[in-house]
Amino acid sequence: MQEPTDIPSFAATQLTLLDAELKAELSETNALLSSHTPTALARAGLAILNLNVSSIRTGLGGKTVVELGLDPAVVTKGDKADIPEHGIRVGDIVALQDQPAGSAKKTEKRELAIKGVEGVVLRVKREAIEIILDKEDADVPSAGKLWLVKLANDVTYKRMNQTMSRLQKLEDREYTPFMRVLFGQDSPSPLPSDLNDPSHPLHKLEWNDPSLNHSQKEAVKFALASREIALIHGPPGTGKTHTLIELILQLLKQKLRLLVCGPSNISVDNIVERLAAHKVPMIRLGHPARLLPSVLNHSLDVLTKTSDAAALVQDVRKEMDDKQSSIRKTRNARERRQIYADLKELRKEYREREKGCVDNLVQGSKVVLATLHGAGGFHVKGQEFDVVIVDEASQALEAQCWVPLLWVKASKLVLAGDHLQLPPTIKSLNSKQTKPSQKNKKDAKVSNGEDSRAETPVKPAASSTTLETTLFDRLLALHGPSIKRMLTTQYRMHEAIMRFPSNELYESKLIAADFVKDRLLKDMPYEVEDTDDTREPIVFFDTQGGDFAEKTEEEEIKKGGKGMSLGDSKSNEAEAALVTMHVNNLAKAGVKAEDIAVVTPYNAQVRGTAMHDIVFA
Ligand SMILES: Nc1ncnc2c1ncn2[C@@H]1O[C@H](COP(=O)(O)OP(=O)(O)OP(=O)(O)O)[C@@H](O)[C@H]1O
Repeated sequence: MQEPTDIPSFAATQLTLLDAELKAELSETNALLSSHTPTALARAGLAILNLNVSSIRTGLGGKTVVELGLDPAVVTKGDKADIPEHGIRVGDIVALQDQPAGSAKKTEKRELAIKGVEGVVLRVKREAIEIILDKEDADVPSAGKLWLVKLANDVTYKRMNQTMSRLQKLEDREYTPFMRVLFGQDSPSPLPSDLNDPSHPLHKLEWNDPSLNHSQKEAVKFALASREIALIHGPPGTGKTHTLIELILQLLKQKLRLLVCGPSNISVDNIVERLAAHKVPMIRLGHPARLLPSVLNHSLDVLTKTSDAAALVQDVRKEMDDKQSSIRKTRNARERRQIYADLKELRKEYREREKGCVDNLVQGSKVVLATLHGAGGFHVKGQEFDVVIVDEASQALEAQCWVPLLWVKASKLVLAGDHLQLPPTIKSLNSKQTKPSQKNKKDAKVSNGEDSRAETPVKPAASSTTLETTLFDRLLALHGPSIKRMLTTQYRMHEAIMRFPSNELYESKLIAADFVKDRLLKDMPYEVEDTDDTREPIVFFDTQGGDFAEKTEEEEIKKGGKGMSLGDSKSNEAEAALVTMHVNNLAKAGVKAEDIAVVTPYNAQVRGTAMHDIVFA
C-alpha cells in the first residue's frame, strides 16, 4: 500500500496536469479553426453557415436565448428550411458571428473564426438552433448572414481548476477526518466487529429488489456498513447501477440525505429514471436542455416553474422578454444603452427571486442528483449531505470527483465503477505515461474525440501521478482491496464472449447469468434460421494479409468525399464490406434490424459502413 498523499502537492500537480490538458484541447481546436475556411468547417460538421436570428428571448437565469434559422435567401422556394447536417450538439460552446462574404480573402475569413459572441447550444431542431449567450450585454449581430462555429469547451476545466486551487489552499486544520482518509493520512474506520454475526441488522435488510444476486447484496451491505468510503467494482453488465439504486433506497430508509453524481448527464439521468420508478422524490440539477425528456419532471428548472413561488419569477421574466424585443426595434444608441441598463436591473431582481425559490426546493430535497461538474454550482454549495455517491466513477478525472467533495459538506463517499475499463480520455501527452504500444509507432499522435479511444490504452500505475489515475484507482492503491466489493454475475454476454475479458481482466471471477450464458441468435424468441452465423456466439474474421488498406478521412475529403471530423479518423473499405456481408447473412437468417449493432472505434468507419446496403426481410 502507498504512503499518505500530501494534499497541497497533490493539488498542485493536478493543476499543472489540468493546465496542460486544457492547452492541448484549446490548441487542437484553434489549429482547426485557423487552418480551415468556414465552408470546410461546415463540411466537417463543426460550423453552420447562412443563419439568421429568428427570435431573442430570456431563458433560465435571466440569460439571453437567440434562436437561429436558415437565411431564406439560401432556401430554394418550395424546399424545407432544414439546417444542413452538422455535428453541433446541445451543450457545445459556440461562437456566433457575421459571415464573411464569399469574396472575402482567406486570411480575413480565418481571423473571423476566433471572434464573435460566445454561447452554449440550448436546443437543436431540424429547422432551428438555440444558443444561450454567455455575456448578458452581448450585442447580437441582427442583420445579414451569420455563421456559428464550435469552440473548445473550457467550462469544466475552470471548475476543476477552482476546485484544485481551493484544495491547495486549505490549511491543515481545515482537513476533515473524511478528507484525511481520502488522502491516506488516516485509515478508513474498520467495519463493525459484529458484522459477521447473523443477528446484525444488516443481515435482516428488507430488499426493495429481492432479485439482487449475492454479490450485489454484499456490495449494498458493505456500502451501508462502511463509515467513510466504499468502492463498488462493477465489470460490464454486472448491474452496478442496479445495485446503486438499491443502496440509495436503503440509505433513504435510514433518513439520510444524498448527493448522487456521475461524470455525464446520461449517467445521472439513468439513475433518475430508475429511481423515478420507485417514486422517490428528488431534484435533478442541470440545464433542462441537457436532460432526457423523461427526467424533466424532476429537474429543478421545471419544479421552479410549477411551485408556488414560480409566478413571482415569471412576472420578471415577461418584463425582460419585452425589453429584449424592444432592443431589436430601436436603432438609437442612447435608447439601447438605457434598455441594457434596465435589463441589468431586471436580471438582478430575477436572480434573487429565482434563488429564493430554488433554495427552498433544493434544501428540502433528500436526494439531489447532478453531474460532477453540476455539483459545484451555487445550488448545492456548502450544503450538508450524509453520503455522496458517484456512478461511472472510473470515467471521471479525479479533479472532477473533487467538485462535489470539496464544495458540499459530506462525510462518506461511495464510488461505483470499473477501474479495469478505459480511463477518461486524455489529450495532453505529457500527462500520460509513455504508452508501450506507442513507442513503436512511427507517427504516434493523439487524435480527437471518440477516436482517441481507438488507440490502445494502457492503464497507468495508480501510484504515478497522471490525469488518467482516477480517484477509484488512487483509493485502491492507498487502502487496498478491503475498501472494495466486486459484482460478479454479468447479465449481458454469452459465456464464450465473457471468457476472454473475465480471464484477462477480472481474475476469472465473472459468472454469466443463466438466461444469457448459452443464449444464441438461433434461439431468439422469433423465427431465426439455424445457420453458421446464428449458431456461434462469437466469430472472428481474419483480415490480415488480404487487401485491407486503411485510409484517413482527410484523404477522402480531398478526393471530394464527405467527412465529418477533419481529423485523422480512419476507415477501411474492405472491412466495411465484410461487416456488411455478415450483417446481410444475419438478416437473411431472420435476425431483426433492431437486434443488430455494428460497433467500431472510428467515426469514419461508422460512416463508411453505413453507406453499404443491408437488406432486411
Ligand atoms: N440481480 C439481477 N437480476 C436480473 N437482472 C439484473 C440483475 N442485476 C442487473 N440486471 C440486469 O443487468 C443489466 C445491466 O445492469 P446495469 O445497467 O445496472 O449494469 P451496469 O453494470 O451499470 O452496466 P454497465 O456495464 O453499462 O455499466 C440490466 O439489463 C439489468 O436489468
